[in-house]
Amino acid sequence: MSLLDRIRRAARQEQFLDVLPAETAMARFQAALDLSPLPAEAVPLAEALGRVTAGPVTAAADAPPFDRASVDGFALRAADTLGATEAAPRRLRLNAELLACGVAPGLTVEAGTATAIATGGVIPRGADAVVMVEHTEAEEGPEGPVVLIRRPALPGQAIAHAGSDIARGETLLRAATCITSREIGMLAAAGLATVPVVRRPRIAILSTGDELVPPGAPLPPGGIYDSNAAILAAAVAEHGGEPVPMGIFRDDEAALEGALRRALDLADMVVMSGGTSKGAGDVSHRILARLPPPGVLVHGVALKPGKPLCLGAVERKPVVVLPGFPTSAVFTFQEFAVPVIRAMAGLPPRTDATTEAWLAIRTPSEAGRTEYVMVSLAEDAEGGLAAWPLGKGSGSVTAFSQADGFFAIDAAEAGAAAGSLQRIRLIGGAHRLPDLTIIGSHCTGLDAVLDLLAAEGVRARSLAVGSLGGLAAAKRGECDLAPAHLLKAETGEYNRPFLAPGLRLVPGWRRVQGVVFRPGDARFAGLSGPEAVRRAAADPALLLVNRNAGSGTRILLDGLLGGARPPGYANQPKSHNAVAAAVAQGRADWGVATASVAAAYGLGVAPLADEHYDFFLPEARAERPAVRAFLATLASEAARARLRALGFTPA
Ligand SMILES: Nc1nc2c(c(=O)[nH]1)N[C@H]1C(S)=C(S)[C@@H](COP(=O)(O)OP(=O)(O)OC[C@H]3O[C@@H](n4cnc5c(N)ncnc54)[C@H](O)[C@@H]3O)O[C@H]1N2
Ligand code: MOO
Repeated sequence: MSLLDRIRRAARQEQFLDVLPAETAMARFQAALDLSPLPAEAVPLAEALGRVTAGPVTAAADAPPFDRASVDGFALRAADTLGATEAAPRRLRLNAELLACGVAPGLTVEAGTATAIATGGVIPRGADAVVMVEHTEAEEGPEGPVVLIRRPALPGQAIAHAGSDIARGETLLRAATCITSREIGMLAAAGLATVPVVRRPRIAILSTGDELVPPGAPLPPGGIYDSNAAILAAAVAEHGGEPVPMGIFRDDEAALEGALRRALDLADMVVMSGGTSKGAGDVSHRILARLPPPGVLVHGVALKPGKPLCLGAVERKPVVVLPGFPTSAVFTFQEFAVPVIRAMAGLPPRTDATTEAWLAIRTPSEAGRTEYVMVSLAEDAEGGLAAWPLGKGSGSVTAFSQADGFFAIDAAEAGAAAGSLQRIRLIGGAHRLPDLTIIGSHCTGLDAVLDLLAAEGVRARSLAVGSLGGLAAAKRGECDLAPAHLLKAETGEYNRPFLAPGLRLVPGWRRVQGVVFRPGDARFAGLSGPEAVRRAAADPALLLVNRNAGSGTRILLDGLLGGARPPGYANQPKSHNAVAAAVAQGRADWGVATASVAAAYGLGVAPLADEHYDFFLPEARAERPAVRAFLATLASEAARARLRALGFTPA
């Protein structure tokens, strides 16, 4: 096959059946399925945790099973104690038995008598109350052992009657209840050894892609760890299903068909991810067409993330082909597959809480698709909430995991304005704002300080939006701290020239920034940082990896380049790590990064600057307990030692 043929075959084509609105896609999919709960099975209590009751569960026994003493004391007839006082106690003859727990009473409590009883003992025939031992005194009388009662008792006093907690025949659990430890205790008390639950839907999970490698194996060049299978398996379990991991499959039609047939035999539903928008999309399509109908029901949904989603069924068994991109995969799984899994598992539809928040920055969107934007929430100056888009895109593995929630931008719009009020659907359980919100430039040194702070119970959230973005947020009072390394090129001074009214500058640490290059690259041998920049910029064979506009590193490099635009200048990733990876892997020959990151990638460094990484602190937030705790931790010897160990110089 010629190179061009291979390119044409590998190229993605718009081959979706018909890109449907999400609601239409969902309706068409669900109409083809049986959404009733799977049949019931009985499981022992020890295995019942997290299962869903298949029907109402009724108590087989009373609890307590008999009338029971709830104090240590004497079982007696309340009428015999009428008018008893300290001065004029009632005198009752003691029956010749002691009712410890588990002892069946043999003697009746006749009028004028009492029987000693322990907490939990069976109330004997004739008795209708129990008096605590503290209100009595036993002694040897002429008629034998007697007990003096110093307080009158009411009928029923200190007795827990049979069935007062659980009555035999009572409904203990209603159908569709998710069983927790609390329910399990109740079932045991009611004498049930097993409980009827809905059979867990078995969900087969397949990953497709030539590049995929299971976590733990070494990553070859171009390899990607299969994260979808892991997150999908856990999400299946979270929603009452039983994951059936099938593994990774190459983009090979015969192998995939075999795997899909096996998966359909084993499972109640099949979830695949990857290859929905290129050749393999066709593959799943062709395979599904050879299996019993209805086959592909939906291929292409007008939403982002998730356009290439493919929904189908073999007879009544759902088959879902998720896009490969992790955020797209997990988002469409949550929206389209989770409702089906929950229905089969007998669980009620999931309910997500929502909240309102202001959008912190203008957010563009793709017209024609409803776009879901993952956001982190931070408290604004007035105690409201600001929503910060994570800005990581469909390919990110972390966006869905780290977001507090998401909001939708309508398909008819091309974006959402900064300051617009958005309804945020919260994800990942109960939403709790962090104690400390940090917005700005990221540094591994900051992680070290925040780890120490976490050990003191202060939860911090750090949003990496760059130095300038953080400074803007600090000026608006939307964060507690804005870490920055902003250089004023004319004076060589860091950060202080950027202070604004209402902000304070907290010194952080210094970090060496330098030209990074592959060790052994003779073109950089023995050069100082500024020399390295001059030489590299003048050598057309050397390819630069630059940094994004607004980053402190970019300002530093632009200052040194003095208007020069060496090859590679337009390649502008957003982090020190991306620069180091590009140089280490040979996609570029030089760039500027911190010495600590360069060391992590095994690169050489020609030092350029001793950069200051400091914190802008809005005065209005300075007295918050979490801010004070941060400042104390930052100044602590433990933090300074950790920073030094990482190659930073604390201020
Ligand atoms: N020219 C076009 N390109 C793309 C289009 C398009 O319409 N025209 N659609 C884009 C959209 S939207 C999405 S979403 C992605 C989805 O593509 P596929 O479903 O075909 O997925 P792959 O190409 O197989 O993989 C995409 C990406 O995700 C990584 N991946 C795949 N599986 C896994 C896994 N199990 N764990 C972790 N990561 C995984 C894979 O390595 C790729 O990097 O296509 C756009 N492109
Ligand atoms: O729709 Mo894709 O899922 O942009 O990310």
